[in-house]
Amino acid sequence: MVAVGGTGVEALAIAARVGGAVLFEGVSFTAGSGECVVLSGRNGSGKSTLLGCLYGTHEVSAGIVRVGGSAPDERKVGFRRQVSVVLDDSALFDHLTARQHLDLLLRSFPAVDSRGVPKWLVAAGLDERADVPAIDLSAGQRRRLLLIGAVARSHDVLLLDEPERALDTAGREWMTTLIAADARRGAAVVVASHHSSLAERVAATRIDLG
Ligand SMILES: Nc1ncnc2c1ncn2[C@@H]1O[C@H](COP(=O)(O)OP(=O)(O)OP(=O)(O)O)[C@@H](O)[C@H]1O
Repeated sequence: MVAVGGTGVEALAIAARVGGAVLFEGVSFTAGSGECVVLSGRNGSGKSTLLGCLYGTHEVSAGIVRVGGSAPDERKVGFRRQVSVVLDDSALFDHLTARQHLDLLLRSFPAVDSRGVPKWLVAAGLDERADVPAIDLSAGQRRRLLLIGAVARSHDVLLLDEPERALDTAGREWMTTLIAADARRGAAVVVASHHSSLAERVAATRIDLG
């Protein structure tokens, strides 16, 4: 295994327990800058839990995890600024529009030009729904907004849990292209997915949890 240094994700022989039982063990992978790892496996195999281990919301019971060069800790501002996520509990503000969400998000990252909001809205296919409150968007449109927000903000690492959820066929194509482009821009990407062709399409390493 090659150490990925300061910006990537490194999991070395990690294990996790839930409710006293071992969920997975001996899992190793790296995602350096520009690389993508796809986590696959049946429902309940531990994909979301593993992403929690990478974000610092679930403790590993064995092994070593390093994200951006240190142990994951989502309570630290510096860590959250490096690591962009769309996880199970990712949510939107009901009464803010897509435009307001992106504007707010990008303004909190000074290195990112918030004048790029219209470009990101077009990229997500949300330009005609830009001024609709999130609560009135469809489930797929809300998912598009979460995903575009995650890649539009600055980050070194991108963690996604089932990004395909609620997306139609065209949306899945879009999501696949979005992930591949983010990796090409230099992000280290780890994505849990049931979308069978994703790993192949984004040239990812596949880790099957069984
Ligand atoms: N905090 C918890 N306490 C107890 N059990 C948990 C906890 N979190 C997860 N589990 C259990 O761990 C197992 C793995 O859950 P996890 O959500 O990681 O799987 P998954 O592979 O992401 O599943 P899916 O494909 O359905 O999203 C499940 O049986 C789940 O009920």
